[in-house]
Amino acid sequence: MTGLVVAMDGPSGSGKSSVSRGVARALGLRYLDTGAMYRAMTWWMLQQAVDLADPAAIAARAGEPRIVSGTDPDGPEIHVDDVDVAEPIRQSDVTGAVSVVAAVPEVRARLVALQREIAGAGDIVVEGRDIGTVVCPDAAVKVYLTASAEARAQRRSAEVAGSTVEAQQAAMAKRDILDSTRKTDPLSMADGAVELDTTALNLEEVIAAVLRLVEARRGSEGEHESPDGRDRIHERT
Ligand SMILES: Nc1ncnc2c1ncn2[C@@H]1O[C@H](COP(=O)(O)OP(=O)(O)O)[C@@H](O)[C@H]1O
Ligand SMILES: Nc1ccn([C@H]2C[C@H](O)[C@@H](COP(=O)(O)OP(=O)(O)O)O2)c(=O)n1
Repeated sequence: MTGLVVAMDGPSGSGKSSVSRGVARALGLRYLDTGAMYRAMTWWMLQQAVDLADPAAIAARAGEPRIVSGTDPDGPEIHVDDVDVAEPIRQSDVTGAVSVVAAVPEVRARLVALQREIAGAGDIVVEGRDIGTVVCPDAAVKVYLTASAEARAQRRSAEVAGSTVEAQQAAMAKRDILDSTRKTDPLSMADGAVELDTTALNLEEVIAAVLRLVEARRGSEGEHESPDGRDRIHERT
């Protein structure tokens, strides 16, 4: 399947980044982290002391930063105006502000255009919140990862030194609401997406399930009729 696009959506801590990178590695595909692009835009807005309480102020500056994303699943890179921001975009100031910046239509229009440019050639796993619905609606494989709020908070708190599961769960719940209720491109499941609940699965099991889904899709494009991805993925997990 040349030009394969795998769209991976879901809320924070559902496993999008780890699963997407694993799938891209296994299949020799590129990888794009669109959340990192929204974080990079937010980092730049904070650096420029843009008033984030004013959507018009954010919109007015959204065209300025030059955001360049790498697509290597083994070492995803992200630069803003030639500054490597891979680390600072994960800091709590950016995490706390990113949903507000990502809700501004001018920000989304700019970043979606960039994402489509990168994904255009295909052979890529693209992860985010609106990939199957907006960025790559024609993706051959669309996955919507979920996990219980507790599991997601536990995974995140294991990553962040000194954080408690309760604090993570509260912060994630706040971000989930902002990401799901924004007017433009809210977090929602795309038509044709396969929902995969990862609460009780480990990373390897989730990656294997997505690889089976790709396989099923390839099979259904061949000579013989085969069941759709949803049936096959549930059969075997
Ligand atoms: N199925 C899983 N089981 C256990 N831990 C997982 C699973 N999927 C992801 N993780 C871990 O949870 C954390 C968050 O995963 P990540 O891929 O960053 O999620 P997202 O991109 O959806 O926010 C990472 O430390 C990752 O290793
Ligand atoms: N395609 C996307 C990707 C991310 N976002 C927003 C929503 C998220 O709160 C932030 C950060 O995304 P990221 O995937 O890095 O978030 P996590 O920390 O993995 O939850 O960006 C978006 O609006 N659209």
